[in-house]
Formats: sequence, structure tokens, C-alpha cells
Amino acid sequence: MIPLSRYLGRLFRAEPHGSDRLALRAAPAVVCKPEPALKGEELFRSFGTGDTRSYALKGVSADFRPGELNLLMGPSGSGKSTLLAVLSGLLRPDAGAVGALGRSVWQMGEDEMERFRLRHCSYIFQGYNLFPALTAREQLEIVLKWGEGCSAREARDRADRVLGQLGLSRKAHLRPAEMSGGEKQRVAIGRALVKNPALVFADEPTSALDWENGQQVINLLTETARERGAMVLVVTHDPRLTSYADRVFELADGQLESEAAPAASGSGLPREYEHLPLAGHGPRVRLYNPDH
Ligand SMILES: Nc1ncnc2c1ncn2[C@@H]1O[C@H](COP(=O)(O)OP(=O)(O)OP(=O)(O)O)[C@@H](O)[C@H]1O
Repeated sequence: MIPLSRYLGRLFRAEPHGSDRLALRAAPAVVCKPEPALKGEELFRSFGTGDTRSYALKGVSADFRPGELNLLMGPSGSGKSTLLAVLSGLLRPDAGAVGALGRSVWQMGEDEMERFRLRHCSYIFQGYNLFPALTAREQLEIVLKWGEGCSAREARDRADRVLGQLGLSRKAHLRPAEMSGGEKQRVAIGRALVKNPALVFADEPTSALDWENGQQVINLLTETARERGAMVLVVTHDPRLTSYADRVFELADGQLESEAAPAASGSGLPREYEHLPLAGHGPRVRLYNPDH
């Protein structure tokens, strides 16, 4: 962030006019693109060994900016969940680098990584992953008490505020077994967003929901990006979500659709990938929604 005084100083440069007077002259406007909040560089990941080895990521590079909702789409098995896991610090790549909020994710030690994830990242998965014994309110409170050391009072206030925003105030006392699928997903999202994360990762967050509930979820994720400035990355098969997105990235067979072959882009290919045909095709970002 440039301090305001320096920014204004750049915009209006004082310069001598005549011998003893100063005049303000407007400098040419500078349009600043925000730095990426998340950056993947030449990411490779495979599973298994020998004949059963499958290559899930074959040199993927992409930048994701703060304040934007990004979708990651592509056919089943194209590597979407693997890419999300590698970018979010959950799965170590075979090769390549991930930068997040100016830090090099895969060079952190385990404890440092844990703290980084706790402080800055939130995850939303298909299966909700709620604690069966806790009420909706307690699912959110626990994140604040254990993650941020909030007092019981503050945790309750913040949990109730978020449950209210999710339309769940009257369900705060219910346990997961007593909630519908849509309610459980909204609680899971509330739990992810209550700590104001800078990076939000969601894997198929609407797949188990009808469109009414799905819309609520995508609206919340959109608000999280646009109003709170978070980088939100969502893996989805649902084409209805594209109209909400700032950018849509398409994966096909472990490569982003525009990806130049890593070998062609000049960086060394990991040896175990040398035999693969890694040709890029098409534009990388298939859709950019300029209205947002
Ligand atoms: N834990 C694993 N063990 C072995 N192979 C895996 C594992 N996870 C993913 N793969 C393989 O990696 C490839 C990419 O899988 P991934 O789950 O990332 O794809 P996807 O695009 O998210 O698929 P879907 O849309 O069906 O969820 C697939 O061929 C898959 O079989």
C-alpha cells in the first residue's frame, strides 16, 4: 500500500513557477492494478507411481487478485481440486511455487504454514465438515475462541452477527443433524467467513444445493470478495455461477487452457514430466466480466 501522502505527492507534484512561487500541476493519472493476492507458478503435481501414475497438474501458472471472485472450471478429472489444494497450502506440489500475500507458501515451515492458514485462509468443502455435537452458533464461536483468542462475549456477538447476515438467526441453536443441506452449507460458509479471511478457497460449494440456496451462497462469496476485499477462488461445475465471477479459469487435462507449454516458456520441466505432451491451447482466462 502506498501511504496517502506519497500518493497525493505523486498525483500533484509541486514545481517551481517563476522565481518564488509554487504551482500545483496534475501529474498524469496512474492506474494501479492491485498486486496478486495469490500466485501459482509452473505448478506440477502427480499421484501414484509407475504405470498407475496420474499427472494432475502439468505446469499451471495463474495470478488471482484481491477483491475478485475467481472460478476454476473444467471437466471431471482435469485437476481443479488438486490445483485448489496446492494453491491453498494443503497439498505440496512436485514442482513450482505458490506466493500468497507476499509469502512463499511452500517454503514455510509446518508451524508457520499452520499459523498462516489459521490467520489468513478459509476453506469451504462439499461435505460441510461441521462438528456434529455443536450448534450453528458454536461452530462459528469455536473458530474465534481458538483461532483468534476472542473472549466468549466477543465470539458470541460476532457469531450472531454473521448468522444474522446468513439468515440463520433463528437456527443458531440447531445442531447439523437438525438442519437442511442449504442451512448446513450456510453455517459452513459462516464459519469460513467469520474470521475475515484474506483468501477464501471453496470446492463445489453449491453442488449439493438447490438454486435458491446456491444463489445465497454465491452472493455471500461475491460480497466477501467485493466488499471485504478477499481473494475468493471457487471450484465449480455450475455454469450459472459464471455471471457472478470476475474471472473464470478453465482447466483441461492438468493445464490452464491458454497455458504455454512450460518447456516453451523457458523453465525447466521436472524430469518425470518430460515424456508428456504439454501443449497449451486457447485463452487462459475464458471469461472476464467487465461489469464487476
Ligand atoms: N489422492 C489421489 N490419489 C490418486 N489420484 C488422484 C488423487 N487425487 C486426484 N487424483 C487424480 O488426479 C486427477 C485430477 O483430479 P482432481 O480431483 O484434481 O480433478 P477435478 O477436476 O477436481 O475432478 P472433479 O471435477 O471430478 O472433482 C484425476 O485423474 C484424479 O484421478
